[in-house]
Amino acid sequence: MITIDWQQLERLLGEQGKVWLALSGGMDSMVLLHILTHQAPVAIRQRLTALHVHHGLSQHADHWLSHCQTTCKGYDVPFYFERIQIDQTGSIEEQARQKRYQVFANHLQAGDVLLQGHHANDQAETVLFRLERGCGWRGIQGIPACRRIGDANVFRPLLKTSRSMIEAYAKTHQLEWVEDESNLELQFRRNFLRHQVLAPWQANNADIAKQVAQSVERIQAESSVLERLLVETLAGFINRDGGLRLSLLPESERGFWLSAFLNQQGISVTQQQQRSLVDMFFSSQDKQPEYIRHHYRLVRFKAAMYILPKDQRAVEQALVAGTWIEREFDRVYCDQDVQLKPRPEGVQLCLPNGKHRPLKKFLQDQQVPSWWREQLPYVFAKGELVAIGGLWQHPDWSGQVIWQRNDRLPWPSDPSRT
Ligand SMILES: Nc1ncnc2c1ncn2[C@@H]1O[C@H](COP(=O)(O)OP(=O)(O)OP(=O)(O)O)[C@@H](O)[C@H]1O
Repeated sequence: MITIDWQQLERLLGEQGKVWLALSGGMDSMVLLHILTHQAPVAIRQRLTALHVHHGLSQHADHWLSHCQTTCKGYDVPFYFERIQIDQTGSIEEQARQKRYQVFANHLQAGDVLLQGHHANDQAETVLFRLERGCGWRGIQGIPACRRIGDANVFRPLLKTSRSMIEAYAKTHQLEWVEDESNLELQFRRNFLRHQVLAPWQANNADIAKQVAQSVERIQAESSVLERLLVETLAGFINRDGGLRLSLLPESERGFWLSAFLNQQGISVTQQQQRSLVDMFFSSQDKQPEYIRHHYRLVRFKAAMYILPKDQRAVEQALVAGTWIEREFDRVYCDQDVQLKPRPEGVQLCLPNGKHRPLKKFLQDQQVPSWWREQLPYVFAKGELVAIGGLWQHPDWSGQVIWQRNDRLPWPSDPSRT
């Protein structure tokens, strides 16, 4: 007997929400279809629609589609399908997965719930698969029973049910399903783990998949508490510009907090990357560590780590100039009428092409993030704005105070040199 938490499904469903079943034609989703059509409360049954994604990868793909279509017709369940094209580049499995989720996302409306047939063995395989890749506490949380896709939810009601129970159900009810022949190919790591690791383990302990799934459920619950505590603690390490204050991090926890900080911005790093980041950003040798990957750059400025978009050199140059100016101002300009002041309001800047541009617009053109606009070095001489770090300088001031010093001292941000 397989039990489904109908109340949880009802809680996830919006008032007008639809229940979509991701129907591959395989045993798991076919069993779910049978349960939904034979056991679900009427309100859920009435909102049910099946959705099949035709990957076109197997020579049997058309047969899978027609099998899903015919079964749904027999159960009087509305049925949709969509074809996707997979090219031969990269991991075919991963591509199929991503495109499949894109199809799901395109169909889901606010308040809808998508049901998938993942079960306890999938959970155990996922955990083994991730352990093999050296995952941390987040990775070991495995497959979540519920998660959001936009304004809709994905729900996996069979996640605590073992594959053998699902198979027993399918046989008892004489269900017909299709077999994906690629599931037997052992060069796919997941298949290897399924057949060569989990199967022998299960022969020795029939409940192993369920036990792993229960353990993962416990880890997920504990992790949600830890996640909350982590957010609170991390907030104390972040300055008002959104930078991670490196000097506050306990030495033995540096890697952990760097990862947590990056993770909060949607960036995940491997353990090896985490180690190199610690080496790089805590090294006193490297005055301006920089780590570039994908679309972002990590930089250190005044003992804090910042995440910047890849193409924001100009902004950083201005910040570096700012540190230099601050230092030099204390030393050189103290008796002159040149000062650093907060950002002025309503100023028009004269650009090299002779045109004028409001300061606010200029900063937007330069892609200075709003949280850094207050931080730039606004240099005033005799009460007038004459320079903004290395981003802009007043034409009349060229070659005077600021640029004169520039010849004697390094001015890393001098735009005329880059
Ligand atoms: N072609 C498909 N069309 C519709 N639903 C599918 C399709 N393939 C898989 N699914 C859904 O996903 C569930 C899990 O399938 P499977 O284990 O093959 O995917 P996976 O790639 O391991 O999982 P995930 O999609 O989360 O990565 C199925 O029970 C079914 O609900």
